[in-house]
Amino acid sequence: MQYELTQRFFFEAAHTLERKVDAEPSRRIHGHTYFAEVAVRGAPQADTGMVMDLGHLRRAIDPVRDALDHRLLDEVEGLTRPTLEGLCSYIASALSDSVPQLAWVRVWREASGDTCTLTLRAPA
Ligand SMILES: Nc1nc2c(c(=O)[nH]1)N=C([C@H](O)[C@H](O)COP(=O)(O)OP(=O)(O)OP(=O)(O)O)CN2
Ligand SMILES: [Zn+2]
Repeated sequence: MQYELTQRFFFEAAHTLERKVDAEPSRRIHGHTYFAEVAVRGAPQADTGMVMDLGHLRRAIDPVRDALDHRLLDEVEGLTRPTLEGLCSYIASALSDSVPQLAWVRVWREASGDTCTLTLRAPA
């Protein structure tokens, strides 16, 4: 049996963006409230009954959140582009060693309704 566990967090961050539409306001430094959700998938371990202890997942997420919260995303090391896509990749990469069961990462902005999901492992 495969189970999926998810955990959410949010961060406030600023960025600039080069775009073809809405170019001028996007080029100025502006901020968003970002929400993120990560999922782990697998079978529960026989001894614990858990796919992964959610406390471990929270401990893995906390430094990633710290690296993004109240930052200028353009300056965050390892974040290639300060886009939703770039944030998904950054979070997935930051968690890859400590959370091998990672199945997908989602980042969205509630205000605009924009969402991006990076799927790392499709369901079996
Ligand atoms: N494929 C993507 N497209 C866009 C992204 C992205 O991350 N991936 N990001 C943006 C910008 O962040 C842009 O600032 C969003 O602009 P807009 O939709 O105009 O929304 P507002 O900034 O006006 O929304 P708020 O209400 O201030 O959040 C654009 N495209
Ligand atoms: Zn923006």
